[in-house]
Amino acid sequence: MVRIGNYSKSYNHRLVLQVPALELETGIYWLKGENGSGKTTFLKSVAGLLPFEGTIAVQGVSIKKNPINYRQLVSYAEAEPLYPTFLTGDDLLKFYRQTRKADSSQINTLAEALGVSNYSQHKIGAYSSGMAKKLSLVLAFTGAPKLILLDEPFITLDDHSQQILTNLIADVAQQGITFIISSHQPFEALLPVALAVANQTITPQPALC
Ligand SMILES: Nc1ncnc2c1ncn2[C@@H]1O[C@H](COP(=O)(O)OP(=O)(O)OP(=O)(O)O)[C@@H](O)[C@H]1O
Repeated sequence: MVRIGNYSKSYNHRLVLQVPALELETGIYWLKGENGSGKTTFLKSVAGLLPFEGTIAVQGVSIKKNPINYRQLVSYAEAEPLYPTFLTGDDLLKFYRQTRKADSSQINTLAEALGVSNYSQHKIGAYSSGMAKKLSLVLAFTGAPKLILLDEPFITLDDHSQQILTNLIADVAQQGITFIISSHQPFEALLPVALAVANQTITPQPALC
């Protein structure tokens, strides 16, 4: 599903992460690692938001050779999303609906589920961090991505919303969508495969620890 070869990423000539080879089948993956170990760097690389050395392909589509098709396959939600404050949530939902070729009913269902429809008509500048986070999650699920990357999706969400998000991930994963999720909070209920980010590399873990 995801194939990574000879990946490496440095900032200012300082190596942060090196992954000689990694293949992920369809499933839910939990990126686990200490602060600064490279989780966000990896997610942003796979999302196509950071330059890197090496190859990354999703369903055989290369991020470097075929970036437009690649981006249709992959969604990414940032840990701390920032949007232009003068836009409303509805503006962004509409933009994503058009660019991701999603239908309105999908967006409405997602926005209802996470409670975003209660405030999406207001300007983003007036949102709390949790409200912006929920909007970013709705956007990440919009359309028909095959791989959804979620960076710390549970932070700033209240308990109820965390449960709704957990159920949503489980439902979508059942449709064959792959998730790579970085989190310092456990989410064992989703039975994720752990990927340890440590010592400047990523190593699949045989079982949750
Ligand atoms: N733009 C940047 N320029 C220089 N160094 C960076 C940059 N972004 C990240 N780094 C460095 O890369 C390393 C990995 O950072 P990254 O944000 O990927 O870690 P993380 O595992 O997501 O951390 P956290 O759990 O705190 O979110 C850190 O040493 C960080 O200082």
